[in-house]
Amino acid sequence: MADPVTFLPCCSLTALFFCRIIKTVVKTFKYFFGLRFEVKGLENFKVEGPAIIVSNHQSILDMMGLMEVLPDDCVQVGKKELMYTGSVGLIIYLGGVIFINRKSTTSAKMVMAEVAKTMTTENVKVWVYPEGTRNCTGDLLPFKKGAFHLAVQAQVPVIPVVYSSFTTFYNPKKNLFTSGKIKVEVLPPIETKGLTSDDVSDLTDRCFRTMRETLFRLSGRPSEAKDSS
Ligand SMILES: CCCCCCCCCCCCCC(=O)SCCNC(=O)CCNC(=O)[C@H](O)C(C)(C)COP(=O)(O)OP(=O)(O)OC[C@H]1O[C@@H](n2cnc3c(N)ncnc32)[C@H](O)[C@@H]1OP(=O)(O)O
Ligand SMILES: CCCCCCCC/C=C\CCCCCCCC(=O)OC[C@@H](O)COP(=O)(O)O
Repeated sequence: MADPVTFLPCCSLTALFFCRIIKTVVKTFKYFFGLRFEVKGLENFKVEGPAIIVSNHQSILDMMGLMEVLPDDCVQVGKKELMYTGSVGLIIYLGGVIFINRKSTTSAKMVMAEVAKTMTTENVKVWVYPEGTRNCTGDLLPFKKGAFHLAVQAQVPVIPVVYSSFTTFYNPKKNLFTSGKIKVEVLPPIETKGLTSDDVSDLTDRCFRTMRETLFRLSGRPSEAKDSS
């Protein structure tokens, strides 16, 4: 059986207040870590109603970048294991994270199908990391299709968000980093009205290509985006 899906935390005023506190606290971390964020395209979040936000996922440092742009009416999809990480698990549960079981495709799909229904009635945006895992190689992993099925099922736009590569200042193996600048770009929404499940692969490819091109541009590697497709 699929796990129940609720948007309870993000839909109450108390939770909104709680999320604001988390955001404010986490946003101050960048001063201690010496990280700077340059954000462009925030106006692209101003779509009417719900949407699926997809972004690249390089490390836990993403959580700082997340707080720079996260809209108020937005919940995240995360792996179930995060729920069992003590106080962090509790904080992200209260922050509205929807947990999926990556070890069971059936359960993950059922949760996502439920989210597709609920997000429209509750009018929330859903943030998914389509690579499905952390990847700090300076490139993107092939995208999983869950986010795009979700967008098509709910008939809502996909808004890609790209963070420049951390490779110049971060070593994920040693978990060491120096100060650095992270460029973040929120790209224009991609409409899905009228698309069906047959169009999901094309939609996934289109988002992947656009995001990869943007990742290389933001990271100062424009030529590689043209070389490989
Ligand atoms: C202020 C705020 C406070 C809060 C703090 C927040 C911070 C916390 C942040 C936490 C951050 C946490 C960050 C994290 O934790 S990131 C890790 C967790 N997130 C993800 O894994 C999301 C991305 N993954 C996916 O989308 C996968 O596809 C899923 C998980 C859904 C299945 O993966 P799986 O590997 O099992 O299977 P598959 O991908 O090979 O797909 C198999 C087939 O199924 C098809 N299919 C897929 N989906 C659907 C669907 N919905 N309806 C219908 N069909 C669907 C698909 O097309 C394919 O068919 P075909 O195409 O081959 O024919
Ligand atoms: C009012 C209290 C304020 C206190 C502030 C506390 C700070 C905590 C706030 C934000 C939560 C941070 C959540 C950490 C979530 C970790 C996300 C992450 O990076 O998970 C890894 C997962 O994606 C993929 O896993 P794998 O790469 O497949 O293995």
